Formats: sequence, C-alpha cells, structure tokens
Amino acid sequence: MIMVQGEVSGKKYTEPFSKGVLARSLTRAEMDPNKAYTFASKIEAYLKKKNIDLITIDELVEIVFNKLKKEDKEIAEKYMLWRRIREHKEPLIILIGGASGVGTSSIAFEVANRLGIRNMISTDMIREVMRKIVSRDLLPSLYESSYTAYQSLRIPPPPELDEVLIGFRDHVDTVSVGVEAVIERALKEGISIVIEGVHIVPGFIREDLVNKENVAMFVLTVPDENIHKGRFYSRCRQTWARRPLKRYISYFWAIRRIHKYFEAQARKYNVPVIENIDVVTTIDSIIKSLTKTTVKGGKEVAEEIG
Ligand SMILES: Nc1ncnc2c1ncn2[C@@H]1O[C@H](COP(=O)(O)OP(=O)(O)OP(=O)(O)O)[C@@H](O)[C@H]1O
Ligand SMILES: O=C(O)[C@@H](CO)OP(=O)(O)O
Repeated sequence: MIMVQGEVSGKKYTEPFSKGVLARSLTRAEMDPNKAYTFASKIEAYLKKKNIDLITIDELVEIVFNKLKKEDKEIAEKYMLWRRIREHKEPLIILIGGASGVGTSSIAFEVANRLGIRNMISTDMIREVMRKIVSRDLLPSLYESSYTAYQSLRIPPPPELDEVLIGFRDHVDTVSVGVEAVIERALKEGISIVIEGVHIVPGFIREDLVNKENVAMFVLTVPDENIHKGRFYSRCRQTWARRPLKRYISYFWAIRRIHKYFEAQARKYNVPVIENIDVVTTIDSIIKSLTKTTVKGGKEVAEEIG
C-alpha cells in the first residue's frame, strides 16, 4: 500500500493514498471529474512502478504538477495556485460584498468549495440573529432591507444628500458589528471562512481586521443594469427561492445606487472590484488575487508556472 505523509500543526501523520482524494483536488482545479479520476489512477500506477510506498504530500504535489503540466498547463497552474492558498498557515478570511443580486452568495459558495473552506456565512444570517437581540424601536433600519433602510430614518437627511445611501450606511454600520464578531471568532479559533453579502462594504469593517494579511475583501459588480436585473428573474425561477421578485424589481433603482456606492468605496479603500459576468472568470480572478495579495509566496508560484 502507498502511504502519504502530511503535517498538521507541526505533527506528522500518514494515510493511505486515495485516488478519490486526489481526483477531488483536481476537479477543484476544474478538471472534468472522469478525467480527474483517470489521472489519479495514472499517478497511482506511476508510484507503484517506482516502488514508492511512502511519499510526502509535497513530493506527491510535485509529481502531480509535473505530469499535469504536460497534459493541461492551465489546470496545472490552477492546481498549484489552489494548493498554495491551502498551505497558508493562518486561517483565511474571505469577505465578498456587493449590491443585492450581483451574486455574492453564489460566488462565495464556489470559492469556498474550490478552496476546501468548510465555513461560510451570509451577512443576511448575521443580520437575522441581530434582529432577535435588538428591538425595532431601538434600531429600525436593522429590520429593513439594505435598499429600503432609508425609509426608517428617524430624521430625514438634508435634501442635498442621497437618502438611499444614508439609510444604507446606517443599516450596514449596524450589521458590521456582527460581521466583525464573526471575523474575530474565526481568527481566534483559527478557522477559514467565507463571509458574503450586501453588508461587506469597504470602509465599514474595522481596519485592524481587514488589514490583516490573511483577510481578503472583494467587491462584485454587474456593470450592465439589464444583466443585473435579469439575475433577480433567474433567482426567482429556482423552485427553492422564496424571495419576492416584485420587491427587488420595484427597488431596483435603489439597488443600482447602492451598486455605484460599492464601486466608489472599493476604489477609495483599494479593494479589488470583480465584474461577475461569468462564474468561472469571477472565481479565477478571486483565486489569482488571493495568491497575489494574501498568500506570501504566491508571486513566486505564478512566476514558477508562468
Ligand atoms: N456569474 C453569474 N452568471 C450568471 N448567473 C449568476 C452569476 N452569479 C450569480 N448568478 C445568478 O444570479 C442570481 C442572484 O445571485 P445571488 O443570489 O448569489 O446574489 P446575491 O448577491 O447573493 O443576492 P442577495 O444579496 O440579494 O442575496 C442567482 O440566480 C444566481 O444563480
Ligand atoms: O437587504 C438586502 O439587500 C437583501 C440582501 O440579501 O436582503 P432582503 O432583500 O432579504 O432584505
């Protein structure tokens, strides 16, 4: 039997070589599942031929990478980038924000899946918990949607200010306290997590948290209004969807104002803006950006591969 040796928190462990485990990591690099299994079988045959009965993960990765490079350079590159992120010693906190409907939850799920991150939370859930703690009388905007929060402002803002944005800022400011608590807990526990939603706004989460090397924030946008609007229709067609289409369409004008505000805040705070047009391209941009900014050594790998 071929044994694979890995290391967790400085402790070595061994486990039997599994074609399934290897194939899964290859599918995360976007290899077709059938191809991935065949490729993993080839690796197993190669190790047997070489009479290898114990191999470290690093040695295995090198063999996989070298063989992969000959078959498909692009998948080899993705496999290596993904590995490098996973090797990071610190927990990875990925924050994905954007106006309602731009796709933060869909993309967060894909990113978590690709990186093997098992924890994910939406800011809508955080907001829901906060609603049970604080009364509507005390914080009326918490009980609104991001795009209707302006209706709960106790004192109307001066006419020269955009009331939608004033309401939105108020709403986000409150939920950010909950978001910060989740980040703090993840850092304390050492767990990686993806946090997504309309309440991840550049400039609203404490600087000491977002400036950490292992905390990365992204803003998703859909520049074309019609494509953005279409996303609400496609979401509504999913049978499990329970959110009323009419509400999003009638407040679409306010959602677009918030969309613009996201872009401005991202520019101001140097947060990467990613146009979410095609899922694969969006995920690739996030993964690439993570290796450049969050993970030390990412640049080296990119150069190594390139
Ligand atoms: N890149 C994409 N291409 C096509 N459809 C997409 C893409 N990203 C998301 N969608 C679709 O758009 C709809 C809205 O996406 P999603 O629910 O993830 O948005 P959201 O930003 O989380 O919205 P909200 O903040 O209102 O919860 C869904 O039907 C989703 O499948
Ligand atoms: O506040 C919002 O923009 C959305 C985010 O998902 O929530 P809801 O429409 O459910 O209030």
